Amino acid sequence: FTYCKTLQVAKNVKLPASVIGCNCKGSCENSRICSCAKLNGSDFPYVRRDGGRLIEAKDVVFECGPNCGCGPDCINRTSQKGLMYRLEVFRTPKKGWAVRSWDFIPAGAPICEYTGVLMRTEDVDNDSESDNNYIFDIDCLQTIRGLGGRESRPLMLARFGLVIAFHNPWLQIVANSVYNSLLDFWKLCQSKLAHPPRRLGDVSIPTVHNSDRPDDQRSESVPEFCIDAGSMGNIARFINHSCEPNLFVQCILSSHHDVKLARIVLFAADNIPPLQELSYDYAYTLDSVCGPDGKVKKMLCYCGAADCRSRLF
Ligand SMILES: C[S@@+](CC[C@H](N)C(=O)[O-])C[C@H]1O[C@@H](n2cnc3c(N)ncnc32)[C@H](O)[C@@H]1O
Repeated sequence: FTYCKTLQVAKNVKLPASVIGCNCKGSCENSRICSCAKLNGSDFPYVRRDGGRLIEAKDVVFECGPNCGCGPDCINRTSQKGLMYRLEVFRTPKKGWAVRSWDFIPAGAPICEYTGVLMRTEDVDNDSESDNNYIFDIDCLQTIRGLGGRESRPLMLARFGLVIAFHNPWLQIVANSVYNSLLDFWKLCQSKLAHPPRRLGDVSIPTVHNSDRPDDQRSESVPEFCIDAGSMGNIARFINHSCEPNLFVQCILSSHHDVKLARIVLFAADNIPPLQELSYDYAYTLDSVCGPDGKVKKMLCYCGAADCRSRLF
């Protein structure tokens, strides 16, 4: 396969035009002014700590994009900054290749985007005898259904208090910087207490047996687009499934707002010690995968988790 850092788009897929962005300069700081922050429920989804950490798993994260006034260091472009940790591909006895980090990874840190060829699901070669194990269905609508409510944001009054307290510009800068650190810390504590890092099993495609699902819901949930990392992709294609994963999938919209074509980015669900294998929940519905002969295919799971579901599909 060919390594590609960014998503490639198949010829018959047309990405929507870029949306109008925010008018912020440099880095987006004020969530009451930044139009991208407003799309995230009037707050930034990330804190600055450790180079940017997602506060909690969301339906969709709206990041700043090509038409925004801010620059590449904006906190609201955290998932666009490339690899932050030294990742290693290594061989496992039963699962083929796998990925681990040489560095400690804090919960909420972005790991990598899932790159490959963005294509129509109907164009995936299902008739081929050779399995393509590197297809990622873009199924954010399922993710959205699986997520609950949002946290409240009670700190705005405190910030206003600081803003009016200091008329001296230098004091104002110091106060804002102290405030931002405290705010970051508060947000992380808040998300940990009220919303412990959610694992993909909780936030993404809920495993619903086909027989339990009404027909309309079934047809509705067939994803239109997928990312094929079989011939082109990045390190994400080597990350294995686990029934008790330490990463989760986050749908991200930055240049356009079509959720069917959202970017797929993996984030740390926990603090991850160096050399622990990275994994996410592939969240297959059992008995949902069929071979070219129409027969249901089964794949055993070797994740080793105490609550392992025994099969990937
Ligand atoms: C996206 S690839 C992951 C990288 C793959 N291990 C490799 O060597 O290239 C997905 C494939 O890895 C294997 N795999 C991933 N997680 C597994 C698990 N928990 N148990 C068994 N096989 C797994 C399966 O063959 C699956 O189809």
